[in-house]
Amino acid sequence: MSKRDNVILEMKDVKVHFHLDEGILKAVDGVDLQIKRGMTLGIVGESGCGKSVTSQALLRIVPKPGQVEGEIKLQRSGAGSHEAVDLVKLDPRGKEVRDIRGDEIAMIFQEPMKAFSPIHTVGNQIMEAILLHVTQDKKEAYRLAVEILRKVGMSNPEQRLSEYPHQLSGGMRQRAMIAMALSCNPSILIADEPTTALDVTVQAQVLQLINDLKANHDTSVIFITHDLGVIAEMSDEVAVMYLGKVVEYTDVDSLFHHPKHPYTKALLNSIPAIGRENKRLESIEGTVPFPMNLPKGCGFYTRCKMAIDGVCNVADVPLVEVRKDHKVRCLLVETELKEAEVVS
Ligand SMILES: Nc1ncnc2c1ncn2[C@@H]1O[C@H](COP(=O)(O)OP(=O)(O)OP(=O)(O)O)[C@@H](O)[C@H]1O
Repeated sequence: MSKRDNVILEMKDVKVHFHLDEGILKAVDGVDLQIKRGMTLGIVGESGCGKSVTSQALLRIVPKPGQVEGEIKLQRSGAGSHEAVDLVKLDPRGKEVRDIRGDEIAMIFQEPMKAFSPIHTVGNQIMEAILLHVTQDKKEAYRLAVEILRKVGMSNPEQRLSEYPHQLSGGMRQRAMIAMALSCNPSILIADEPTTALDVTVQAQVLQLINDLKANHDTSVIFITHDLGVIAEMSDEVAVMYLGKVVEYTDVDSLFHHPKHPYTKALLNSIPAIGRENKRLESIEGTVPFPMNLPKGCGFYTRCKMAIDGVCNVADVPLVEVRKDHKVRCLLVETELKEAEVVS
């Protein structure tokens, strides 16, 4: 793993396949991604592209009958160790994975009730995480829990700790979940559509909170969303996913100013730009195909306006670096750029 770029997690050819009676559902199909320290990687794509299953693979929480293959190398931060551990090789129920899940990688979900048990107080649950990963001293755990709630902007934290999750408002529950995820100072925070269910003001506060944490603690963030506006605001680098594959991967400025893949361009055309809210947006025709028994060729072939029969539907398309740090999975873009180079 490259120390130069401070890569702390690297996925190589990661596949998550569900072996079902009807066939093999390829939810994630050969993903290569890098997470750098203190940076946010945004993962964007329509529903069903494999964003959530990718994050489940990182935490080794893919439900049965899903199988994870490939390599997920994590640079462990603790205990003076500098070795990388391959998460794919670990037993998903074993102690090492459980340690990594709190200590190194934490996750916040769209729906906080997924993270909290309804029958225990918020305080008990946050303290349990702290007692498991940080300290065994109960008084210290309580002090840390109060501190972390204060950090995520909860008023009256002592009172909140004694409440049950359902007693908190949606925004407060989201903050409490972020507090629980952060209570063990993870080096990587995965946020899977963390603000979709919140109103705009609370959404902005939660996004700000995640950005503050990144700036103050050098936390790396994997931000998963279908909302390109949020991607623009949050990300340093962006991976656009389609049908279980990364189709474009670059820094946030290049993605928004020089998008290359027809799917990225179509996504960008479907978001409202400032000042043209009332204009009709172009939506992408059709839906993401079901990832089972797929034909050969580019996954976007059936919906792509540029697609060429006999070119795009013949063989699987590789992800190619078309410019420095800009990778695209499209034969037409590759050819177009090569031709442009010959002319100039
Ligand atoms: N437990 C499962 N068993 C079988 N198939 C699954 C399972 N979880 C997800 N899938 C399938 O894997 C594919 C990718 O799903 P995933 O949830 O990762 O997409 P997504 O991009 O996160 O979409 P969304 O934004 O709706 O969450 C979909 O076709 C989905 O139906």
